Amino acid sequence: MKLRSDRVTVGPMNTGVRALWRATGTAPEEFGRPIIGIANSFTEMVPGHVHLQALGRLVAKEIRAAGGVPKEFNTIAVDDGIAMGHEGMMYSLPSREIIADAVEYMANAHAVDALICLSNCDKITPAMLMAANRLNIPTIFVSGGPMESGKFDYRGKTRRIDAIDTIYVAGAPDATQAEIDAVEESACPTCGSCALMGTANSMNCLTEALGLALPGNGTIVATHTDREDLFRKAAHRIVGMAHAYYRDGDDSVLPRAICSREGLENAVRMTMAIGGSTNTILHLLAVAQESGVDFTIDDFDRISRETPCLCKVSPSAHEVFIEDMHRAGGVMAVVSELLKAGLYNRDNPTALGKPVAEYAAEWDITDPANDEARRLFSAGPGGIRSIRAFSQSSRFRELDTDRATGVIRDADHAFTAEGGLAVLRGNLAPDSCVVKSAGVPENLWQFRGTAIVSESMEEALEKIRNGTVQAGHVVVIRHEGPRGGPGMREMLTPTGMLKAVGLGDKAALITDGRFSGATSGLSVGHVSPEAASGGVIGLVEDGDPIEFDIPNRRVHLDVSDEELDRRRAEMNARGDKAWRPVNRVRQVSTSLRIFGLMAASADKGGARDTEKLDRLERAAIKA
Ligand SMILES: CC(C)(O)[C@@H](O)C(=O)O
Ligand SMILES: [Mg+2]
Repeated sequence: MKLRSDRVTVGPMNTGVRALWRATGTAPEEFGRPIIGIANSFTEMVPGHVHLQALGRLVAKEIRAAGGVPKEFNTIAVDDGIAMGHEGMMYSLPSREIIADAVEYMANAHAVDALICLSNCDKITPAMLMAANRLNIPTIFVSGGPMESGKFDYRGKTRRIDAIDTIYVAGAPDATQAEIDAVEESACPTCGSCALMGTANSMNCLTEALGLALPGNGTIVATHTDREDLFRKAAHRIVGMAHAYYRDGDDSVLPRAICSREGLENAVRMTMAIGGSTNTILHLLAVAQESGVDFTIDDFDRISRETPCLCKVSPSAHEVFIEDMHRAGGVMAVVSELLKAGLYNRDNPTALGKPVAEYAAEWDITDPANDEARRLFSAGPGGIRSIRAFSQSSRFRELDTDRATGVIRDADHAFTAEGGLAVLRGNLAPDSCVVKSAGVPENLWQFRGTAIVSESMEEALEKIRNGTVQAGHVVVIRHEGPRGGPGMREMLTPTGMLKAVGLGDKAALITDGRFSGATSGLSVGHVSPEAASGGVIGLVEDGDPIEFDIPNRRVHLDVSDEELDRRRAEMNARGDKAWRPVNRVRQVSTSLRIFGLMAASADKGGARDTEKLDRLERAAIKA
């Protein structure tokens, strides 16, 4: 099959185009070789990306050595942690669409043949996964890698911490300035994506589980020299994938073959098994939309009920971080345990050219014969402050192969028989809402509380701060959905503040917004339909009883249908003020308004509502 790039390199009509390529450094003899786009998300604004600038050059050199023609371009990258807690967070989810478009635009405008995606943080990996499936050209991922955990002395104990601990330490009512300074200094010691099972590490683990990244991609810390091999191998592999597809006609290397229904099921099993971020639900639904797979929120619920939680990392476990999951064998170890339990699609193709079941066994550290695996998973943190990639080569003295009480369990010793994420439904969320059950204290798995309603995150924060919210309350935050925010902000700040004021296991929070992967407690998000789309959450009033029942996957607003009908009629009577926040003044840019207008609901991944787009196009024709 011809290379895609033939259209911009071959024939007399492309004389000028070849001249332009040559002015980018392409040598004449390189024409006819596969052009590999390097989607680099380097930025100095995000610790997970600050070290990527040079890695684009490293990958380019290896691609050239492997017989490809590297062409690097950049995308943006938003740091959710820096955007958190203010209106900047409105840009986080929309940036996923912007990044996916940027990759599409660069890859299609220049007709590249294949892609290597250098991603890392929350929205960048899912965005590039969306783009890869949208483009459906050979693609491989290699992420910047997780940050090392921090360490500091706190009230007489040495604590291992991550970025999120700053909220609890600094937010404690009796925090001292010395403690605040110490946790600031210690919480983020290196480059990389925050050391917990936040959205970034969840998505990088899922990309490895999908087989779109090499073994170790999700868990080798960013600072370790072993990670450099991942970049080199991925660079060589993508050239091989381009040849496999264009020269040998092997379409099993294409993203849509890998992100098939079976592949996506494997990714969902992984997120359930590791207690991944609730955002993985949003992102995998958006990836499924791009991959053309009929995959719905009900698939998540089905898989959640039958997949055990085999690995708990912060925030679902105390002082356990990604580096500890690595020492226990990382994603490959979880894949091996799921395969042994018959809970993994064995034959799904991967970027490695063989099904994950074939190579997971080679990377299983519990097999003493697997020397390479045992070496790879011995890569540990250096414990030295650094924002440079591959700056240390520390190794754990021993691996964690204890599948009964270790960080990664076998199915017989699972943390919970069901997955770490649960999909709930009820009159308050007829189209679903989600909760990270792995992070909910047992005493809150069934909970009845009374609503304290806020129409913005800021309003809720004030009510938590000034004591309006008490034990037994359900903080309801609405008009923060994909459309209503717009942008579906993460509500880490209010969930963190509930913990900081001692209500983490005494109160609940439900929202049409979403949560950070760092959120724990009875925090229920993605309520669909959202308030801005006429959802019942838009009708809740202070004092209304709300019931949560995680084992039975149920959320219920204990208000009669008659009363809800009355409230709905009253709301609709507001005319163009209906289903809008009552007293909220918020500056929303044109770009964000366009996102809100086109965003599907959370139960569809908050991606572009293409059915609405079709309707708008038809209406435009008539106008
Ligand atoms: C700040 C975090 C930890 O990245 C959060 O935004 C997440 O989604 O996990
Ligand atoms: Mg996030």
